[in-house]
Amino acid sequence: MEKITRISNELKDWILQTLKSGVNPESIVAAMVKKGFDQDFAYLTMLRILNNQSLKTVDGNQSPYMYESIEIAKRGNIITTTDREVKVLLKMDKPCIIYLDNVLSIEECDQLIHLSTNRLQPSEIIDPITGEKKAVPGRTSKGAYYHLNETNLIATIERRIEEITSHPLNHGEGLQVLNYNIGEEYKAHFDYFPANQIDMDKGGQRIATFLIYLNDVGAGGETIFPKVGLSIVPKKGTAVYFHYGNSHGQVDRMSLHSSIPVITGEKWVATKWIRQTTICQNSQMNEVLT
Ligand SMILES: O=C(O)CCC(=O)C(=O)O
Ligand SMILES: [Fe+2]
Repeated sequence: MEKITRISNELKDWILQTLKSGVNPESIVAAMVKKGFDQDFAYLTMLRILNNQSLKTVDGNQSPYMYESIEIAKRGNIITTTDREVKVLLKMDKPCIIYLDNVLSIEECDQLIHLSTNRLQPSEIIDPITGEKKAVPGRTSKGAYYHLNETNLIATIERRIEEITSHPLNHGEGLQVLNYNIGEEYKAHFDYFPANQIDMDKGGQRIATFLIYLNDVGAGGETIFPKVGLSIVPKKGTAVYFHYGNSHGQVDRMSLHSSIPVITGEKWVATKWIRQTTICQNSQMNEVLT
């Protein structure tokens, strides 16, 4: 079979972020070769990336991301759900970021932390090339994963997210709770998948993230959007929503973000990643991947 001798912008971004998260270049080259890339091409590509040299990508002249109006942004400054009033604190258009207050009550935050404490496992990332889950130094937090509707509390939170965002519950992956201790971080990354890993049978591309802050952090632990210089300071019960996938299948590279190291105390968040379409049918609701 003919070897691959071109890369997409998305793959380039993923190589960059995989390098940043501590995976060594040789392993990335080896994984590319295993996936069908030409060995010399993979090696030279890696060298150019490491030396910060320009790199021609197949979609080099790709049209810029087209921002579309999204439901949550049309809801005004106070979003009324069945059981609370969620207040919009900050809005950014490009990339699309909305910071919300009063998403969870103090008690709900405490209950979710309590529920997750004994369930934490070292966090993993999905290898952009092989698709395998693995632990990497760039993501030092620990995480707990839940199935959709797993407990009453989870179901209440998921219904609220659905009401706030207008994304149907079954477009969402299972909730993930993350815990960062002092010095722990999640280096710059995109939440969307590289093009070669979009599985249309499992909801397709990720298009948005709903990230809930479950505690106040003494110092550090902000969620940073480095391309726009924005720093979201965790506040218990608030949430940040960011949207990065449009109806044309484009993804917004401005949505790059990280969680910077915690300096004082610890940090707890709950993340819901939202897909383009239904992840699975109702009968399989409990088998949603995380
Ligand atoms: O903890 C944070 O602030 C960021 C978490 C995050 O980026 C994610 O879960 O995808
Ligand atoms: Fe993320």
